[in-house]
Amino acid sequence: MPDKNLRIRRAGPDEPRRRPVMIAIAGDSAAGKTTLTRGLVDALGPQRCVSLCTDDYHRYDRAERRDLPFTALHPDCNYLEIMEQHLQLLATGSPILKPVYDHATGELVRPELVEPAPIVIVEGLFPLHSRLSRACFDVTVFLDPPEEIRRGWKIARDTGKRGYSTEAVLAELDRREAESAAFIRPQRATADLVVRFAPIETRDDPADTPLSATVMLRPTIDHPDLTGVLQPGLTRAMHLKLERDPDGRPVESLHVHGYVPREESIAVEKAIWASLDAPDTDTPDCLGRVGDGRSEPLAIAQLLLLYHLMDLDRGRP
Ligand SMILES: Nc1ncnc2c1ncn2[C@@H]1O[C@H](COP(=O)(O)OP(=O)(O)OP(=O)(O)O)[C@@H](O)[C@H]1O
Ligand SMILES: O=C(CO)[C@H](O)[C@H](O)COP(=O)(O)O
Repeated sequence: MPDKNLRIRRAGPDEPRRRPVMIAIAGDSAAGKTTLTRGLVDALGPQRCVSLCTDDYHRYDRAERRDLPFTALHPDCNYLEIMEQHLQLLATGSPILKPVYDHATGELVRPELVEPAPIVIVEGLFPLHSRLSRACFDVTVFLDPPEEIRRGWKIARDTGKRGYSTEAVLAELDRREAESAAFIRPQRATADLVVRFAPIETRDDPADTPLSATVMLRPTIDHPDLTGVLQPGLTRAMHLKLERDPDGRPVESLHVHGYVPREESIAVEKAIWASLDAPDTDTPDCLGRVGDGRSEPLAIAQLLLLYHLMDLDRGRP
């Protein structure tokens, strides 16, 4: 009698399923994961891309969490083993029945079927938490805004859209701090790209200057050759710099300047878009969207991620 594992495999589908390109976008609450993801999903379209959020693997609903000695940022507050199983299934081209957490009500609701599209985007608090979950991804990103900026974004978002008072958000941020340090921020060290939206410290720009972006390009994957794009005349919008990675060795970072006039940033975006072998159109309007506004550094960070996704998707058998 053949080995049981072999029998199960033989009884499965004849043709191996097509493996999707998988990208993880990790970071703390209100670090900008959904904002970054939304532009990618809209640019790629539903035929080519599906996204999911790992908040859906919360083990307890909001009411149950109130009486627990830990917060949503603790691994024990999430079904991380099930998340890992689902990531493995998606990474090998299989569908999953994903749990759903409703942020509007704080309840766990009816699960939903997720069929892997050619590109799968997974955003959340924990996608890079374990070796197994990391192994499922082709590209990994960590969003790393300065804490005071993230706190401001969280207060505005949770009071504006999730029904919390400012005091409740501040108390929750304090309650979560130790778990953020222990379980969320360590994922930064494992990401291929670390993206930070922040003002440039050495410049004294007016308060309403759009945030700049620093995109750390770790040598764990091949990054696009941007020398053609970073030509004289376009270089005010962005430049490459060799920096010390707080998690390790010297690393190249792309600095995208928020103070540069929009027309200049758009010229750089068009050059990157053209270098993607993208359709012969302008860059998609959906890139760079933050609420009703626009951030050119966000659009450029999204284009860089699109480069990786489209390049990997093209290169698959
Ligand atoms: N690049 C950016 N520039 C300016 N503001 C931003 C940017 N990214 C996010 N924000 C602001 O931060 C808020 C929170 O962002 P977002 O919802 O994307 O975070 P998140 O990481 O998905 O949060 P959560 O995990 O808690 O759902 C947004 O509503 C937006 O106002
Ligand atoms: O850290 C978060 C990621 O979005 C949320 O705060 C977490 O999902 C808990 O949700 P809620 O605010 O609904 O209790």
